[in-house]
Amino acid sequence: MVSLLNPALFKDQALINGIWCDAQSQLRTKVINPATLEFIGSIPNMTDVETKFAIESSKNAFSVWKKYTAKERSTLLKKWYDLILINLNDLAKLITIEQGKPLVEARGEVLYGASFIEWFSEQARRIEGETIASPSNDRRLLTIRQPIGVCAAITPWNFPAAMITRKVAPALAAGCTMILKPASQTPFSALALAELALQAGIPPGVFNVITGDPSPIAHELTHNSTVRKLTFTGSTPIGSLLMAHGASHIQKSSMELGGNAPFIVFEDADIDAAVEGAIISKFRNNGQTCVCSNRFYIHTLVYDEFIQKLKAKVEALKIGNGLNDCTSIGPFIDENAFIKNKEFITDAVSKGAELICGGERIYPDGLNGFFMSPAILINVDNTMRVSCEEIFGPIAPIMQFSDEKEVILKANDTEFGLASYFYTQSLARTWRVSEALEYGMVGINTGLISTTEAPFGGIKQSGLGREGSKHGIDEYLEIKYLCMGISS
Ligand SMILES: NC(=O)c1ccc[n+]([C@@H]2O[C@H](COP(=O)([O-])OP(=O)(O)OC[C@H]3O[C@@H](n4cnc5c(N)ncnc54)[C@H](O)[C@@H]3O)[C@@H](O)[C@H]2O)c1
Ligand SMILES: O=C[C@H](O)CS(=O)(=O)O
Repeated sequence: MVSLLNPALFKDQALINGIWCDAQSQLRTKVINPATLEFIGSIPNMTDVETKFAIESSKNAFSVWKKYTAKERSTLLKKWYDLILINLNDLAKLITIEQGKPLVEARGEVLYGASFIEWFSEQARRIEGETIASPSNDRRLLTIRQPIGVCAAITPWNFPAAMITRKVAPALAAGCTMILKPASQTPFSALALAELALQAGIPPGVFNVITGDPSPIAHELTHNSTVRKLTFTGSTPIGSLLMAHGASHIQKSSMELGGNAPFIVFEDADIDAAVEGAIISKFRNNGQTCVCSNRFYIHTLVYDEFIQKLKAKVEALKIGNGLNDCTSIGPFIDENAFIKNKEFITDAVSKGAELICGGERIYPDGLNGFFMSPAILINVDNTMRVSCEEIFGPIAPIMQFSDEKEVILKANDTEFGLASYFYTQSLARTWRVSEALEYGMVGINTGLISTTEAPFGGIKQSGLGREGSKHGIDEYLEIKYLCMGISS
């Protein structure tokens, strides 16, 4: 049990049709605090059996929810948003306890997640069709936009709240219903959000949350033709698997997948700004975000200054329990993530890279979680795993370059295409490089790009579709063409 100001927010059951329930098997899955490895609580270990009930509930709820007016849906989403802000501290504490990120980042995530609900409460009232100039006098053409129907969401552990609201808010705003399967490592944030949705007056069955074994749950969600849309955020291999399953009945999907972001510092960059941007884009959430910088390309003329300033900032980062106010870096989500990052370092050094700081397991305040001192690798090349795999940890691999065309070729040499970053003070270069980078998102002189107003998403194997912005609601709408014969 977690001590909260509002104890009603700690839910350890799934939510189906407005009823908090256990798995039929009564089996449960334990959830641990990644900083302390202590037991937090447990959740029902559901399978396809309960998933079928959740789908039926969502289908029935859809027939009601789609008849709510846009204003009615907007008002309920706004109430949900207001309740989240009222419970900000509890929701942030839940994120830190189950995921490990520092409280300051957890509070930021709650506000970021809530901003999607606020944004789409407004977008709900701006779903518009169009009239089309008819080619003949005997007909009139127009379109309307309608909700897709029952949707499913499967979300990752690294943003236990924001990855949920970034999907549920536009779906509900569009008039769809949503069945969510959160990551088993971080279920309590999702369950607390669902409790607040109920308190806001969102009808039972509109937002269901099922917990448990991902494979059988996802198999039902992707093969059941009642589920017309799957939205997934997670690793590329799992996203590919889910798309393949849904293809059996042409299930629509949106995919927010893996990344391998380049961070390029040109010779004319503001180096202090570039170092600040490198710290935030690399070490936010202990490097466990899909848009974290994964490869650093530093122009030879500014290389020594950049490395010296970056190393000083990295060594000043405070690693520890996220509940401590002074903490800036928390633990890995689990031992496997730590081991993978150690393997990245071992591989790079064995191939000629040099580890100039960090990379060791540490035990801040005697905590047993898996903490690594943030690491910088220099003399990295593209034969090393760190330059071609998603690191998802606090390792900054550094490479040098001297030519713009050369660095763009290297930056684009990946199957991923999510986020990218570069620093320059040349307007002409800003346009050349922005247009040449093969990514869905480009940060120019900044290392923090995510905001609800802008379309978030990637190309190539980083995903399909966009979340947030005026585009995000389109993922949950169908365009219907009406052709009206008016011959007298
Ligand atoms: N593009 C984005 O917006 C974004 C955001 C966050 C994370 N990610 C990506 O997610 C990955 C890290 O998150 P993760 O470790 O939770 O990813 P993951 O793919 O392992 O898990 C994501 C979700 O899929 C479920 N899942 C796992 N195996 C499954 C299976 N066989 N069938 C059905 N569902 C399954 C998990 O339970 C979880 O809910 C990284 O690659 C990161 O880049 C992308
Ligand atoms: O890692 C997943 C998130 O999408 C990162 S962000 O908080 O949206 O930048």
